[in-house]
Amino acid sequence: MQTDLQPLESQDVKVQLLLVGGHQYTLYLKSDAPILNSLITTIVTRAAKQESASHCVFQIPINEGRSALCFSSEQLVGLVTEPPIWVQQVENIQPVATNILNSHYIQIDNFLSSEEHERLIKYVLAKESAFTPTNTSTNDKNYRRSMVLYSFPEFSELIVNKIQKMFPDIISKLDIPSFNISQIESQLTAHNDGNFYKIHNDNGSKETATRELTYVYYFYREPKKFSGGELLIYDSKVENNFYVSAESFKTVEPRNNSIVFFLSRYMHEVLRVNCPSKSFADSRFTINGWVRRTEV
Ligand SMILES: O=C(O)CCC(=O)C(=O)O
Ligand SMILES: [Fe+2]
Repeated sequence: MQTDLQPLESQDVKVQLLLVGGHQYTLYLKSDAPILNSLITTIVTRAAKQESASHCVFQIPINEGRSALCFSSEQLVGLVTEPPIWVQQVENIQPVATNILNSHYIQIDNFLSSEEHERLIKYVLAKESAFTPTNTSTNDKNYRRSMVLYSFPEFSELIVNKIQKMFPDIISKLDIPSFNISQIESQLTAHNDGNFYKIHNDNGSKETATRELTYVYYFYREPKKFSGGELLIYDSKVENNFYVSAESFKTVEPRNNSIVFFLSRYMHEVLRVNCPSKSFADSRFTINGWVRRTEV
């Protein structure tokens, strides 16, 4: 038996969980949230005596992620949904776990004024000799190739102030809970011919764990003298109750004078850049960094 949910516009659904022992819990979920689909699938597959196909531990973030509600699928007795969600039951088809979590990003064009953009290009070209090759924590040369400049106070301040001002708008566009900012980091990178950054996330270590948002501001000299260098942002899926990268991704074109924001926990990569001239001035440049939350 397959759970075939009627396609719904994404909307808030009040969900009352009925658990063994008469326990109840009320949640508010989006109608297209994978977790809601899994809850309903649990009930439906049990009705079809296919429980083994859907045994799992639910771990549902509540209170804007400050707590988690955790219970085993066997404890779930029923669901009360408001508005009602009707499930069509199709006989003799194996249940399919649709647990892909779509990644979201925003891209804002014309981030700097043309005067600031022009000044930034001139600044970067004059600083070529201060750039150093990038490293990763594992020192693996086949993981990341690019050049980086860590100190550029004239422009880091400009970018960081702009991001701070836009923060409420970014949070609302990404549709994520707000958080208290502790710091906004920034670095300036140059990707030239053959450069890339393989799949990674930006908050996977103890030192980087408070990074919530990644931003990437793209800029280059016109006419554009490189191709490639797209940013791929991978969707996630839940496997053995851990978030892992799905095969699907969104492709972000590194448009001149645009800035991109996404969650630092998303897996992402920079595809290889082709820059036939190999001239530093023709590189794919970024000012990128991370918005950190305060420790809780
Ligand atoms: O250059 C980009 O598009 C992304 C860079 C990136 O992922 C990083 O520096 O962590
Ligand atoms: Fe990254």
